[in-house]
Amino acid sequence: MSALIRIARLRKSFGDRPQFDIERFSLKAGHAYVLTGVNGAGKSTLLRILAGLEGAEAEGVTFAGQATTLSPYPAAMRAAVVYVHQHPVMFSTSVAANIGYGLTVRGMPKAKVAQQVDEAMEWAGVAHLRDSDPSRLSGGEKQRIALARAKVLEPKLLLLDEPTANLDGAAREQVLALIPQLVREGTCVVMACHDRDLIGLPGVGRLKLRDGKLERRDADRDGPAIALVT
Ligand SMILES: Nc1ncnc2c1ncn2[C@@H]1O[C@H](COP(=O)(O)OP(=O)(O)OP(=O)(O)O)[C@@H](O)[C@H]1O
Repeated sequence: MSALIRIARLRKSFGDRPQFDIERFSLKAGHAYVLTGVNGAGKSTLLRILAGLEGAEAEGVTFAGQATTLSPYPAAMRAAVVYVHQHPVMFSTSVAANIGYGLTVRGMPKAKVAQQVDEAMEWAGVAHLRDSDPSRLSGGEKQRIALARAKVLEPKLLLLDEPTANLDGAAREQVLALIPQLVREGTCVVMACHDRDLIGLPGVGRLKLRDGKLERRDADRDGPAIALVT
């Protein structure tokens, strides 16, 4: 499958403190990856850079086959990349309004928004929460609603920042169960998590930030091999 994004020499510093220096970064379209690393390795920072929420230096960027830049962050990526925070922020309206918000902003007619929201709530198993007060939801419910809210936008790249942190067994499994379907529909999913929480979904590539470098192990039918990218 083709690369969704390629970045040559992706560098990030905070002031004069280098955070990472990645020689070549790439993600395949319609694949899932876990991104691990110790506290402070830069997992959230990398996701935020990919989402255009944080600046970085890059020597060459290609997204969906088109040469582009990260700064300024292109409209094509803004429309195609969705970042889900570990603690998703919900508007204090209703669950349905939260899920439909992005579609409404995009100018989709009301009836179509309602239909898409209904489908997404069924998919995420949150239809019973339609009229609930978002501030009263559990962590697992919020994550599933955040995934529904992301799904309706049909992202090419979905960035999940520790989606299962602080979730118990059942809630964790419910969140994880949603991810393979997103991948099957063609979304590239990157999930930041810790080694101890490593998500053992089949066919998942592994990215690890360590000492400012990125190690990767692509899911490979012939048996994955660790390849040091930098
Ligand atoms: N805006 C900022 N200014 C200065 N330093 C920052 C900024 N954002 C993040 N950092 C620092 O960069 C480092 C990487 O942070 P980041 O949140 O990306 O790590 P992480 O791997 O996601 O960590 P964790 O597992 O604890 O969530 C940390 O030392 C953090 O303090």
